[in-house]
Amino acid sequence: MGAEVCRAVQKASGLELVAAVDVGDPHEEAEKADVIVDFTHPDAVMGNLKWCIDHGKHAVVGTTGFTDERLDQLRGWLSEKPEVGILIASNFSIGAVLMMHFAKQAARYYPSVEIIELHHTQKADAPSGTADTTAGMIAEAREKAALGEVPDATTIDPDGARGAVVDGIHVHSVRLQGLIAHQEVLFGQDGETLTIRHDSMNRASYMPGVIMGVENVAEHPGLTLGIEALLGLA
Ligand SMILES: NC(=O)C1=CN([C@@H]2O[C@H](COP(=O)(O)OP(=O)(O)OC[C@H]3O[C@@H](n4cnc5c(N)ncnc54)[C@H](OP(=O)(O)O)[C@@H]3O)[C@@H](O)[C@H]2O)C=CC1
Ligand SMILES: O=C(O)C1=N[C@H](C(=O)O)C[C@H](O)C1
Repeated sequence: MGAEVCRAVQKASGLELVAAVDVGDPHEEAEKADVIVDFTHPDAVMGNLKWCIDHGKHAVVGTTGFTDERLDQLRGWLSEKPEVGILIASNFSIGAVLMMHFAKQAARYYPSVEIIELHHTQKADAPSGTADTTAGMIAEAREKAALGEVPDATTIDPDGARGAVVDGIHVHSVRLQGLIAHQEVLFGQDGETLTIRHDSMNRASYMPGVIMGVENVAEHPGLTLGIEALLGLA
């Protein structure tokens, strides 16, 4: 993703690539940047963001693995530098953002729901950040609609075949050679199902969202989660 972001910034009019920092590289060159883009690793991203906030740099972050505790820690750091904008999105692909938005809209109509996310085999984390975000959005919509718990419990599942449960929603993570990044959200009620699917076929699919983030993050001080507002969806 880092290499793809460098190419996209170099191609974008009005933007200039001033540094590309790999693990262990000194940060001096990055000090010249107005905006830092982070696609690294869940173990590295908090340290990188502390550096950004301390140095007054806006940041656009695609790295996954954020928890409520991490977000609270960021809000604490940002309270010392209220002019800094940090945009974190678990998925910068416009289609994936729409998939999550449509899933949120559908959620209140269906008692049954499960998420299947499918990724390349080099992915460090499971479930994906996108599946985690989607589960949270569906859970919130279900709560607003007073839907209660998903009713489809299994009584015998010694090997966890029904997947992880994230915010009350079953999530299944597939890792398979040949895949890039894909997600299905399956809804069901008596006599019908609705499947909402998104496929990223390459890393370029994230770049319009990343560039939009770079161009806009300075105008949104504080912590922003997701690019829905930039797309007029929030
Ligand atoms: N939000 C979105 O739309 C998307 C998010 N992602 C997320 O982005 C992250 C990166 O994904 P991907 O590019 O596939 O992963 P890769 O493992 O291919 O790349 C991560 C790179 O970051 C480097 N790195 C690790 N720590 C640091 C550090 N402290 N400073 C600078 N560089 C560092 C790694 O170096 P080394 O190999 O030497 O460890 C590696 O080159 C993941 O969390 C993934 O889930 C991915 C795609 C889209
Ligand atoms: O690691 C990836 O590849 C991806 N990570 C993000 C995630 O965890 O949701 C976004 C996309 O799925 C690709």
